[in-house]
Amino acid sequence: MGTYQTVQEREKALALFETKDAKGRLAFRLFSSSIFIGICLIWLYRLMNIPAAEEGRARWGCWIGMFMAEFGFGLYWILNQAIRWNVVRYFPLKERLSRSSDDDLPRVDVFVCTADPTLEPPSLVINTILSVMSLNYPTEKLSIYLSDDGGSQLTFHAFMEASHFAKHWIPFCKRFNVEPRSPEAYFTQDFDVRDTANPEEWMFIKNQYKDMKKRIEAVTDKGCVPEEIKNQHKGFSEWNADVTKQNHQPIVQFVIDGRDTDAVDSAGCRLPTLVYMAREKRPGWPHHFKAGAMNALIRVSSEISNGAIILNLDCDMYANNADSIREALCFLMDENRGHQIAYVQHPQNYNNITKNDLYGNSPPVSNKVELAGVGGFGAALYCGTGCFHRRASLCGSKYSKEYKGLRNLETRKDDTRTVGDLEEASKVLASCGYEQGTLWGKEMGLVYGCPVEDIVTGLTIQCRGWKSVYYNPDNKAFFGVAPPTLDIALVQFTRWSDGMFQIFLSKYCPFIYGHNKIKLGAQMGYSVYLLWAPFSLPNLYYAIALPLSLLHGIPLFPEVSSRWFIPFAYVFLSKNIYSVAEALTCGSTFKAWWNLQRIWVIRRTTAFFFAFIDCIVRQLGLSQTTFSITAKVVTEDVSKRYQQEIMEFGSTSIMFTVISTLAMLNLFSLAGVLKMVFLGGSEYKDIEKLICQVILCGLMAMLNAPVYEALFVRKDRGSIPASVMFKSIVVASLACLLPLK
Ligand SMILES: O=c1ccn([C@@H]2O[C@H](COP(=O)(O)OP(=O)(O)O[C@H]3O[C@H](CO)[C@@H](O)[C@H](O)[C@H]3O)[C@@H](O)[C@H]2O)c(=O)[nH]1
Ligand SMILES: [Mn+2]
Repeated sequence: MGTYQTVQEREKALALFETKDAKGRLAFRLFSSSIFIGICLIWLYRLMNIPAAEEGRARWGCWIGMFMAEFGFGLYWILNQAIRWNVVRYFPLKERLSRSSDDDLPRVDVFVCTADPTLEPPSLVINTILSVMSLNYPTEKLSIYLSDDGGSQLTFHAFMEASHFAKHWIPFCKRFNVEPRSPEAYFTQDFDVRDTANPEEWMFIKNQYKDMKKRIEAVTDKGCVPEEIKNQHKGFSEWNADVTKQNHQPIVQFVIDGRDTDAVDSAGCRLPTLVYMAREKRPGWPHHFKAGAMNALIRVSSEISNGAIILNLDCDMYANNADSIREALCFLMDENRGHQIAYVQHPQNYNNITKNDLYGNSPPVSNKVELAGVGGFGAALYCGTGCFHRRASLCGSKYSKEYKGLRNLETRKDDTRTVGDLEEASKVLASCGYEQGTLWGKEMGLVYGCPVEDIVTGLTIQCRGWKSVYYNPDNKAFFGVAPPTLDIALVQFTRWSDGMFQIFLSKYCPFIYGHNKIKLGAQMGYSVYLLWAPFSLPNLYYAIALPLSLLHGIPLFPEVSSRWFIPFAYVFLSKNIYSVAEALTCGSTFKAWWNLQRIWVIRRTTAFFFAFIDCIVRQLGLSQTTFSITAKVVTEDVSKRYQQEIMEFGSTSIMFTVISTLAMLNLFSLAGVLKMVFLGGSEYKDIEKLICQVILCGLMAMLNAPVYEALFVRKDRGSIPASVMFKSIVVASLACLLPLK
């Protein structure tokens, strides 16, 4: 035991990471309990005020709706407390890791997935590749695999270009400690060349990068690779006239063989291994989208480098922090607790978030509190990108105490096979038929059949006994591209909420599949996300019932003078004040919080609701799982409005019709109230009964201000098209005419 007095002391001194509980837990728990009492009182109020039979059908309808909605809100609120109950933060101690020699470090395989050269331009993809190639990690232990589901020679061409540019970029990064490590992100930062350590070299690298980008874009624009370039790499011969995105043979090509002593950068240091893979695609063979690509990568990489750690990135997620591998290893290699950890997940951060995050793409509260709270139960969600996996757990191993210590991260000795042999052996593993009759997609690798393959895979890993870590450092490890338009953002949320509800309804439901395997808090934490879709219903009910009942003068809440008013007011105010305070302490602006409220209303009344319907339809066996890829580039015009935080509509999506119909409904009902106050002879008493609805509808109208602007004021291409406006006015007017009394 050496100089340490107790086991605990020794463990503490050798630990590679620390955990800390978030501050103010007790205060939060007390406060949250008080809101809970308020919610119970609201439920009680509803139960005590069941309308009598003679009060008419409309009253009954309203009552049932309000009761169900508030019951739903209450339940969802309870789930949300679970993820705030146990917030834990993780701190790696990377200096301690450096005490042991680099020889002890495991091999790391990086997987980058891309699927479409138009939606995901090759120049974007290679920035991700270059950023991971230049991470601070022994290059002979680093292998990078690009999976191209687009099967495109344009992407392969860019990949080859990147391998040449890397020879300059890697030494440059390491010498000057450049961050971020994506050349595009680095060179578009605004700084003065004269402030750089070596202006000449800086300019040289920048020009090299610019030239490469130009060459890549020229080829991408042209849509094919010129013959003279094709001669530079034998890999191009894979693309003949028959190769299409949906129909081609497996392609596996080494672009750099890290074992090759001649593969060195301009400073003479060895380069990491670089492999391109386009798994076989044939019509009639399901390819399971990203999950299928990842599983093929797992197999191909096991043949080639077999790194014990796998870093998984989407093609738009470049590395920002050069030490991120080492930090992740602190968790996975910790002698005492590391062997239980299957993966380390970073939050999704984006480099294109504007000041007030108009579409709520990256809410600080979600990253700093909610996800950390699920992580607090040892069940950090796997989010598909920015995640360091232990190969063993990703491949389906059950957790066992035997993994203790560092030995589990050892990998086999160098292979002596030639590149050609390795490529041939790998192609077999990347072929369509390989998975037939195997457990791939079921118990091995990523789980198939769900558009959120990441969440369900993380859950199954945890149910096999593993823990996971949610790690959110101040120096962000990765940055991706957030959806820059409302339409793209809503399509993404439709896929997510649909997929997540599908998990809840499947055998993987955390309460059933995870029973006795993960903690109750984790089951509840998962449900917060998995139940997005069905919890759209109470929101949609409120969004319709409030304005309509106001218009018809049907009170839904207790009068202000009644004692029952208190719990309603308390819950509403304290919940929202807390939410603002939480957002501000997490570094959000008030405006960003306000924007987030709007986008949540929009998501719940559109994306989640449509997902709910889609999911039910699929459960009935009427449709199949799809995956709509998120576009990462938009036109300049659109991008300018995004920068100015102006909401982008500009298409006739049915979601926009719903958004503007609900906005119109609010406007009509408020107009009705004004009429009542100024023209109608109604007494003050009538208005008093409706005051809660007036306030809520007023707030909704304020939240909808950008929608009204897009409907009536704006003339640009991002405003709401006249046809959508027309439809919404008709539908809202018809709704107002419904006889409710
Ligand atoms: O058939 C496919 C479809 C997608 N992808 C890749 O999957 C990644 C994610 O796709 P994207 O369209 O960017 O979806 P997002 O909604 O931005 O992705 C989030 O949500 C997905 C699950 O819905 C996760 O897989 C992702 O990791 C996570 O970032 C991208 O790199 C794609 O290239 C494939 O490799 N093959
Ligand atoms: Mn994405």
